[in-house]
Amino acid sequence: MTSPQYVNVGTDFHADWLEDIRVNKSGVERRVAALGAARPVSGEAQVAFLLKAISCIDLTTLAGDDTPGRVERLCAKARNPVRRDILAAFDMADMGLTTGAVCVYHGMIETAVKALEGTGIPVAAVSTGFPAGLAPMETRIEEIRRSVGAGAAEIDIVVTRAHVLTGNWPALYAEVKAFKEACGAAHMKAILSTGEHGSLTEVARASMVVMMAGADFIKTSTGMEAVNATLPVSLVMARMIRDFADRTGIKVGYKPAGGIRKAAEAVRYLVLMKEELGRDWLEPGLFRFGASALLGDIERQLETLATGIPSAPWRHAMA
Ligand SMILES: O=C[C@H](O)COP(=O)(O)O
Repeated sequence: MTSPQYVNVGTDFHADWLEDIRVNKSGVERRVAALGAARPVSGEAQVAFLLKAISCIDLTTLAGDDTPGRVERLCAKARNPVRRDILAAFDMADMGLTTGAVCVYHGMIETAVKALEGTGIPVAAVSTGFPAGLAPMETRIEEIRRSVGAGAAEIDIVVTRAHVLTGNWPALYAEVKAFKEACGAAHMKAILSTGEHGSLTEVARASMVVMMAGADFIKTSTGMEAVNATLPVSLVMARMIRDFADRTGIKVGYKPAGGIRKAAEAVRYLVLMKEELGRDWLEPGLFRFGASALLGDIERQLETLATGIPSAPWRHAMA
């Protein structure tokens, strides 16, 4: 499956774009509670959303005990994410469904690139001292360069949270701009670790700063924080993507990551994207889930919808 690549060339640093940003938490919560209320997703629409969700997953393994064998199994799952008989029940066996990408640590890039050869599925690498992002700057830049050299088409960078927590926006801008330069032609996703920000206003300002610095995607979390992706944070980040597009004409992608494990949750995120940003953000070029276990639950739900009989997790090959 191909999807257009959107590139954010970035802008100069504009302190004035940040000054007016204030987020009303209860307003955000009310909007999230109302998501999709007008038209609940069921039947054929539910199947379409679940297949769409799969095409947008960055199928991820980020464990200290990852092995080439585990990454190869993950890649096999990325190539064929749903059992053929389940897809056939929806007349979708020949749709060429794959996940959006496979996401690994640097040391597993070459294994993943080899296992995905000929599929067009990109390999994403977490970088810049993931997950804390506290390695020396030169080391973080060098890590990006090496990952790109090893074949990663997408680089998920982590920002220095202290810059966000102290409101040092010029420092955050300079750091992310340097990361973007190191990425070259590779697509850069900026992980903000929003669960560690003090408020939704900080999330909004940090989102705006990293987009000015050239982030092609903004991403919630590493998956390692105590609080990872949430719908309120996603609403705030989506609104910033909209503001940035209004100011610059540039479309930036969105990647909620961490703790998204249920098919029903995935549908809520897609509804949020559709209602807040429009259909372009329902494609892998502008939307990804960072998730290690979501695919299994979606496949199970699809089997349940295909057969009318509740499916069990053990029925599905998991990477
Ligand atoms: O970026 C991806 C996350 O690390 C995945 O988190 P998860 O294992 O909670 O799905």
